[in-house]
Amino acid sequence: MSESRVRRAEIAIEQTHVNRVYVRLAELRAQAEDMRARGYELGLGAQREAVFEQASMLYERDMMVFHANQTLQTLDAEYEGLVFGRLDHADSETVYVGRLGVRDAEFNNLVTDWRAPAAAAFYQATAEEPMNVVRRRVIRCSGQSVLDIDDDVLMPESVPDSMNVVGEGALMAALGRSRGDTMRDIVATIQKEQDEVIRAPWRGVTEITGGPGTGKTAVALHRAAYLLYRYRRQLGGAGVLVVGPSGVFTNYISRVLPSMGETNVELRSLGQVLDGIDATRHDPAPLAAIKGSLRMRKVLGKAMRDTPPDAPADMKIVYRGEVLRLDAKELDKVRRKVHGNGAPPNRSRVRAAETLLEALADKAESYAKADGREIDRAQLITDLGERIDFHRFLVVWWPVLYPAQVLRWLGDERRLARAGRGVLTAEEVSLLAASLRDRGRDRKWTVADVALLDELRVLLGPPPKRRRGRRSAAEQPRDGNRRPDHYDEYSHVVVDESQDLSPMQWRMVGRRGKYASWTVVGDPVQSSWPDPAEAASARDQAFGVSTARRRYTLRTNYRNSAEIFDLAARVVAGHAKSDELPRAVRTTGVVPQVRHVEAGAFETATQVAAKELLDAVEGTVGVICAMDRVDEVRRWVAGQGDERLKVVGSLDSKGLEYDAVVLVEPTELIEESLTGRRVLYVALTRATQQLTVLASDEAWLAPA
Ligand SMILES: Nc1ncnc2c1ncn2[C@@H]1O[C@H](COP(=O)(O)OP(=O)(O)OP(=O)(O)O)[C@@H](O)[C@H]1O
Repeated sequence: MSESRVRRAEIAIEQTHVNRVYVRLAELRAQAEDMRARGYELGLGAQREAVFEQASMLYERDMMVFHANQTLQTLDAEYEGLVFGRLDHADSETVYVGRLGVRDAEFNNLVTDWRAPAAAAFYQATAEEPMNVVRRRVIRCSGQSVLDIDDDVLMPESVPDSMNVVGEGALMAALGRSRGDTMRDIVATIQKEQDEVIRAPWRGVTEITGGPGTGKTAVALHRAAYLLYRYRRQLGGAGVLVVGPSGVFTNYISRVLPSMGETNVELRSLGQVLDGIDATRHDPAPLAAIKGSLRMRKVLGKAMRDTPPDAPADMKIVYRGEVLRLDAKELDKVRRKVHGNGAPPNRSRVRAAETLLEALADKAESYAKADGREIDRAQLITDLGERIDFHRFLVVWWPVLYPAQVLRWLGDERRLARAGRGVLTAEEVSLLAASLRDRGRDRKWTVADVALLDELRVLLGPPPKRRRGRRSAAEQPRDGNRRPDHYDEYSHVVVDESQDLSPMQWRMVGRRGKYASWTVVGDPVQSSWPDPAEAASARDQAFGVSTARRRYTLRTNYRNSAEIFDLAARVVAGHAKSDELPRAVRTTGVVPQVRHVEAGAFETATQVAAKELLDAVEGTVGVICAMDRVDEVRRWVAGQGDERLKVVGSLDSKGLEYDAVVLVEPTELIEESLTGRRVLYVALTRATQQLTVLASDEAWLAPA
């Protein structure tokens, strides 16, 4: 039989099995619907029962509806090819591997979930250690149709005559495929070194390092899906948090976990970690370095203890015909005394009132003593404590403080200089104050500000809760997935592009995972943070109770063609050890183009290069430029009218990938960041197939 006929025959065999799986899936769906309907009926029936039975019937109803909904959610996930693998063992047993486990009515496995131990051989078996697998088959489907198959033979001596072997290189085929707007899962082609990381024990801290394109992000997300599957009881309830560098990035990876049936994972960018804020703007590098440094803890702590800008300068209150007066100095002393106990100001409001009353009583006593009188101190404190004018003074003198308000105060250079005395230089004070000044409603917070706001949230303490208008717990709508604001009990936290987190950002993320185990992904060579030692110690603090550490390094670059990666590696040659650079496995024969462009000619050159690449590739084309240029470059290419074309600033390009990339003026990328060459390296490693660099000079190529 010819190769293509064998292939067609084998595809037909797999199609028959896939059809069986989908028929069974429809049955399971109908059963889950039925269970949910019966659960609701039970709920209605409960109304007619005595209170005691009611409670237990309602509990049963909740459990039935909950389980039915979970099953339906899993069954309804948008699986891109539910069945993707098959193992033929030497003892003739066949195991199908898929995104979901499915059994027939007799409890025989039709598909084994890829995360189950029985599926591990699909990823771990090699020719040296075949784990009893004769043939490993990757099945590529679109919806319910089998498109193609690809086999690996691991025990050639055991292949029976009846067994056909088809094709070669499922991995290479997957890597060569064009890219869309969002990342795809890699369940069908996870490699052995990656599988080891995905299945690593869940406790403690698992660090994944590796160069660009080594699958760190893909592995971390598959690990989250694996952990939720294997340890659902321990991890599922408290939840998993995934933190990525930018909103563009979280959007890019947003489909991966749902495509594996996991919807209960919270994805947040660094600008979104604090509830209620969605920051996307980046500060210029020197400013980001100040805002991210641990020194800001001291500055913020001092700033919140300073007198609020609108607080009255002195206090006068009339008691029994006598004016009691506290001047600015005396009020200041009272304020310092209240802060002296170290409690957050929003939790010290009662203490502030008490201390102020004591100061007024002291004052009254001193007047009385001068006149040779005696006063009833306890009575004075009770009387004044009930007076409306005392409370009016108190709310402006010791107001409830909000993080945004306190951070905005620091736009006042003199106030910031006070808070930063001995910590910030004069130059840093004026840079920081200018950035925080006039940060009103229209001017948005930057990504680095978010960690400062979160720090202040904790330093200030929670504002008192409003009582009016609150609904009782019973009236609250039930929403199982909604977590309370500032939730800090995630059981597992994944941090991607961790090399760029500032110490203040580590503190912010660490707060969310006080009891968590961690998966931390990063590549030191791509780091844009200027003080790695400070960040490393903040990072260790963030891990809190998690002590066990394991570290994995991925060494194969699956993204870039070898031709593209060779060019990228040249720009960090002097900055990275050779074993820190991965090995690109795919060659395309297409070398990157480096074009010389005169200063005034970038607009046309960008348009031409973008058009060429859109014609050359099927998938996405990214135009990467300096952050400051993004709006301008967007205008340049607006006329192309092709949705596959995206313009992105250098810092936002982290973690993303495109079929082809136009890189505009590399020198500008180097100049805008404190660790310039590393940012350029990130940008140069975003393309899978083609790369065009437009440059007015050649200095960027020569390592400094
Ligand atoms: N085993 C695999 N099978 C198929 N594709 C893979 C595999 N491993 C990685 N890839 C693909 O390689 C590309 C790079 O992966 P990923 O983005 O996870 O790398 P990364 O190490 O996080 O890169 P960077 O640090 O540069 O952002 C992605 O398109 C991913 O799907």
